[in-house]
Amino acid sequence: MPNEQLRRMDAFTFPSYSIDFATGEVLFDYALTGPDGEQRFTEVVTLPLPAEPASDETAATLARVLELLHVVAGVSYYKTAAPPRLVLPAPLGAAAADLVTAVYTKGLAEYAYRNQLPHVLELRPEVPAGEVAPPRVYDDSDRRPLSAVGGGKDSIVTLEALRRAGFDPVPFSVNPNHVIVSVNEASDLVPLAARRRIDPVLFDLNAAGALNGHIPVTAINSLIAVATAVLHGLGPVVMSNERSASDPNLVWHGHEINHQWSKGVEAEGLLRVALAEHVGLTEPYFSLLRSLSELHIARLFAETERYDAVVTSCNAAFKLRDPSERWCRDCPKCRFVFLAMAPFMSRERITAIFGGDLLADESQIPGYRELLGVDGHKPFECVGEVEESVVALSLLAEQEQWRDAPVVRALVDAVPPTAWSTAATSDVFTPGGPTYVPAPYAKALTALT
Ligand SMILES: CC(=O)N[C@H]1[C@@H](OP(=O)(O)OP(=O)(O)OC[C@H]2O[C@@H](n3ccc(=O)[nH]c3=O)[C@H](O)[C@@H]2O)O[C@H](CO)[C@@H](O)[C@@H]1O[C@H](C)C(=O)N[C@@H](C)C(=O)N[C@@H](CCC(=O)O)C(=O)O
Ligand SMILES: Nc1ncnc2c1ncn2[C@@H]1O[C@H](COP(=O)(O)OP(=O)(O)OP(=O)(O)O)[C@@H](O)[C@H]1O
Repeated sequence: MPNEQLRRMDAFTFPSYSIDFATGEVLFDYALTGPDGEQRFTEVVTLPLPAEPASDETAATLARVLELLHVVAGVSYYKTAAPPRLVLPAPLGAAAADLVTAVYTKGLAEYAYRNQLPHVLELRPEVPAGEVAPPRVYDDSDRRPLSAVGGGKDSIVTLEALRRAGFDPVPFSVNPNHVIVSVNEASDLVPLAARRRIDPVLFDLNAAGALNGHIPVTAINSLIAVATAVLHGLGPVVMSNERSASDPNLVWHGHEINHQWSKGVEAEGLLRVALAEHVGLTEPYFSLLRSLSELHIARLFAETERYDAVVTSCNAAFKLRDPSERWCRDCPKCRFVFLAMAPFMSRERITAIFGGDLLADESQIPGYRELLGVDGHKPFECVGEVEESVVALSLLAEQEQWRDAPVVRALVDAVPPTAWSTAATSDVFTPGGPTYVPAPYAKALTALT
């Protein structure tokens, strides 16, 4: 469909979804409609099948999760045209409607900012009138947790913390690539995996110049994880989303723009109450690492060498097309994670993990100046706060092995005196802020810190 026709679309709808319990395949249908006709999409999510067929009760609970996933996963297709109307397929309770509203506004905020589409920030879904039957209450709180694994340092820290505290976690990933497969192998735990296939029509539309941009992918992965936990009779989904994920990159039209919105604590809270209201799950989902800074997590990661040969946090390794093998060593996330790990490792060890020494490479200085708040705003990437970067730099400047590295020297000269005084009184190694970690899991976190 030509781009001009896409731009005239006036509504995004959710015609149907279906599940095949013999294969675990779930089809989610979407439509953009407008004066020139309709553009349909189908996304396919394949859930791993349990050994025993699902009972009627499990199937009913799963259906409720899939109803939420159907609506949330629509963001990938909505964003090709950003029509003014978002027409939901069925009545929803207040908490579920709040989740959907936030996913399409706050979750698409970076996309709205970059494409200059302020109306997206004000989008309100049209929810059909009617009552939602109350769900069956399903107490999953004392079952084995499903621990989402993204291949990076954060989920590795969680997996090890859960294991050490005796929770027997099941690693779980959506579309595990070779990095995630290797991390799971290094853990010696038996993982579960779901597949997600984006409609290829989306890539054709992108190539033809459709609107494109960042989407709240963690909200989608999280609901796929919850669906898998329900189908397998497992307990809470445990995420590894850190404190700094809640901090916005900038403010635009009076709205916070946060690249990591669906990793933030607001999204976590909205998802939890929507799952309780719509699905009846008592303890569905939380982030174990919510009270920790990225720098603190990096320090915890450094305590074990078990994953050094496989850990990869660089997003370029997770692209659907042409992924990098491991760290690309030239993006904000590689720069930040290197800076965050370096104070807690020997130079040889971190150079082996990354396949190179970023702090010896002067071409990295402009990128590091952004991370340190010297130039521009915090990059649109999964990176920690400016304060965390300054604290990491101050630790490096004290170490014999790093003090004379060319990038460290240049950055120490570039950081303003006010930043150093903030770093000196920083609380980056003090857990803090709101969390939803349930009491029985708090000990895993305490043992960790
Ligand atoms: C790997 C990555 O960072 N991808 C972002 C990138 O996409 P790109 O075009 O370079 O490559 P692909 O990932 O292969 O995607 C191809 C197109 O497919 C569409 N798409 C992909 C996944 C999806 O779930 N929905 C989609 O619609 C999209 O049109 C792609 O162009 O740039 C895109 C545009 O800005 C981003 O949307 C891609 O981000 C992925 C969705 C992704 O998985 N990103 C995570 C690594 C990520 O950014 N995680 C955040 C968490 C953010 C959150 O709130 O959840 C983080 O770690 O901070
Ligand atoms: N493919 C995936 N399947 C399931 N969960 C995922 C996937 N990718 C990321 N996650 C989860 O989403 C959250 C955010 O991902 P993120 O990439 O920030 O974490 P990470 O890979 O654990 O660590 P790092 O920040 O070092 O990359 C984490 O809880 C992670 O486990």
